Amino acid sequence: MNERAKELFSRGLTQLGLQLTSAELGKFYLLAAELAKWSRKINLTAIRGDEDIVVKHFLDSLTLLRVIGSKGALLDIGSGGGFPALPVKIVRHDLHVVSVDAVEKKIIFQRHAARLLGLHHFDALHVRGEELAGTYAGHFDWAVSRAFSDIPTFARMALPLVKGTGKIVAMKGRGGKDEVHAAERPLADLGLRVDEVVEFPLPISGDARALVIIERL
Ligand SMILES: C[S@@+](CC[C@H](N)C(=O)[O-])C[C@H]1O[C@@H](n2cnc3c(N)ncnc32)[C@H](O)[C@@H]1O
Repeated sequence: MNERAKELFSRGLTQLGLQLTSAELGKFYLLAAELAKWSRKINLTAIRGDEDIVVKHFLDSLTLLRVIGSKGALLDIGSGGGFPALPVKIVRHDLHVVSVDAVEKKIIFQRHAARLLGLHHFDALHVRGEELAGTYAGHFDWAVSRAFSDIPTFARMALPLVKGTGKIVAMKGRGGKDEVHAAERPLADLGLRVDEVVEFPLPISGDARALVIIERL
């Protein structure tokens, strides 16, 4: 990762109130290098360049730490190149993270990255979210997604997979709040409601972000 990107990362982490160890920082640098290397060969993510990776992948993924705990099981549906799953796992060592995507090459990358970074209890599965209920019914404390689908579609998929007290968290950008209004009725039909919408600017870029937290009625 170039020096400017490292400096942006450090400033962004401060804005998020996070202090990473040098070992954790090293894992992010390694992940950025692998993403760049693999992205030259396969279509892993549209976000390229060290600065964009730092802001739009690493810092954006880490905003999730505002609303998830440090222990338990977290599912990321449609994680693509591993976002938010990989950054969250690097910092929250004790979480069991299951990261799923329908595209195999993306999962192969995530498994490679997890091995290289020495991440334990990180399972990357090549499977569609709809197919998880047989193995993971009622298993997760959090089901999260970023840039995956509209809120009701994601919530319908996540509902059978979270515990009774589990939370479903949709990571949204500008317009998140409008999407919430439109989702209230379909969520109620599923026996769900929006518990909270946490709005904030993304560090460095200032772009609008919202974490939509959904729970059972
Ligand atoms: C726009 S990408 C977002 C990737 C990542 N979450 C991010 O923010 O960088 C959406 C991903 O969802 C995956 N996907 C779409 N439908 C899916 C499904 N039903 N189950 C699992 N993954 C799915 C796609 O393969 C793609 O990698």
